[in-house]
Amino acid sequence: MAKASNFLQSTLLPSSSPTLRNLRTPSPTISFPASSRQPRPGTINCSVSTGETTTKRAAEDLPDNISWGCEIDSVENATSLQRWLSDSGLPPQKMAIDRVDVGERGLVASQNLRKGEKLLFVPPSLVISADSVWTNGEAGEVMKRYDVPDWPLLATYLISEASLQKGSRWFNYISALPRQPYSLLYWTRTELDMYLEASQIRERAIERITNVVGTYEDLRSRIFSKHPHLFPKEVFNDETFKWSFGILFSRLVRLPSMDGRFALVPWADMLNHNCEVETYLDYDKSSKGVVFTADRPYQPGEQVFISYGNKSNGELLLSYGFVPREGTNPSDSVELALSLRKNDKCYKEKLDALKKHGLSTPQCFPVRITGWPLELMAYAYLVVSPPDMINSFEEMAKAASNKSSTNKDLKYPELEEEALQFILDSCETSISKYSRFLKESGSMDLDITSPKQLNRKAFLKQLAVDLSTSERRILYRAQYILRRRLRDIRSGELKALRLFSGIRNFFKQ
Ligand SMILES: C[S@@+](CC[C@H](N)C(=O)[O-])C[C@H]1O[C@@H](n2cnc3c(N)ncnc32)[C@H](O)[C@@H]1O
Repeated sequence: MAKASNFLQSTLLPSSSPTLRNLRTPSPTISFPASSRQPRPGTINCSVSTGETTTKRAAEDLPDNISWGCEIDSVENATSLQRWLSDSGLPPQKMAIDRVDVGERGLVASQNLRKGEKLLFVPPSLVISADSVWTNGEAGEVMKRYDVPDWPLLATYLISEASLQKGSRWFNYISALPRQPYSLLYWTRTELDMYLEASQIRERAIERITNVVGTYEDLRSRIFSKHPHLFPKEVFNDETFKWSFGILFSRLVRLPSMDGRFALVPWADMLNHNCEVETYLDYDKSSKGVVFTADRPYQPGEQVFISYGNKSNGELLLSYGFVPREGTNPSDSVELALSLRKNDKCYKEKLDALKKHGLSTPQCFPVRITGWPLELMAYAYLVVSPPDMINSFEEMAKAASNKSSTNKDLKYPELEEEALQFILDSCETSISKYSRFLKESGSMDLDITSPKQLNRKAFLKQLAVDLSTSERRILYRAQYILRRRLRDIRSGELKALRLFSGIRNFFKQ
């Protein structure tokens, strides 16, 4: 979607709500299929549940006739959406919704599209934002009174409108949304532990699930429980919030030209992502609509793509539930965890310095195929620095936190070899975890371009294998660079040593 990487950077609720404050987007540096027409394993039709433990409850709680979207590849609902949108003011389009090879449903050129051509022109009246009018006006008033920030407000709005079915003006839109978005929010804890054991994305997914649950709990205790007639538990519960947050994570866009406002943009949100494309959704003031500019020509029948932002494969899996093909994502990165050594004589002093600058142990840093950030090097200097450098701990921790303007000058030649060796060791520990997982997962040859043919387990496993392979590939590259650098340092030292003994021998003669 638009450069939406900073989705949750804004505070979600007033500071009295710590869980909501924590609900944030992945750091900026860096669902699964059902068999055709069958509910997915662990899911129920017409509900949003998939959690193993909650399936039964959600099935009992939700009225059978609630429409919470459709099967993820339903073109029928998407076609009704298209019709409704054109009746509601969407100008004639040069693209149509169709079943596609990448992303199941997508927008396909219906005529020649020129490079540089503006497309879509979705008017603001068809965009859902925090300012949208609530069909249930009383519920909207209550939410506004509590000053609920955009994300939880939009999540609640979506559930409220979905529950009203045909009574909501968004009925056609909501009917075309996936009943169960592809998102790590729908992975159970067991699945996360089993499949994402090697990747730091596991932690991020657990944190995100916890925050979504926390956000719901916070809204429930502060607002819903006080107005049960407006927010009944059968409709506003943790399962429906998982659904609405899954929709927001995978479809909400940030529109830079609308003061960075977050919005759901029906029609535009049928566009799939391509890592090689560099065009984003934005509001166009001159045409007064949401547009994007084609960054290459398309022929009729070709799927048209946008960019969801410069995201790593892990971030794409976390929010959108897919992993791009290996080596195709120039923004790919892997989080490498570095830790202080437990037996360090200055463990406490170093930890204090880290904490002072908002860091911890372990601390993750993004590694890319092109290298790693200076912050990672600064952290490694801190880890390996001896007690007599205690006065430099503060400077190192500050540089590791990205708050230092002097980062570029942070050089400790006497520590460089040890720091690089420490990063190499951390890298190799991480590589061995990926290798163990990949070995255990066995060699699989599953075609996830048609995930409906696979059962849930095989599909999740394949996503995890793809993610692990791409993350390990980056670490292999880092390992190669580190080894080479260490070899150079060591051979340079050896040369200097030889030169020194040569000179000494010379003077002895
Ligand atoms: C904004 S929606 C795009 C429309 C979506 N395909 C649909 O049918 O509703 C984002 C979702 O599309 C799918 N998607 C987008 N780009 C993809 C890609 N390159 N590969 C696989 N799935 C993709 C993912 O399921 C993602 O969660």
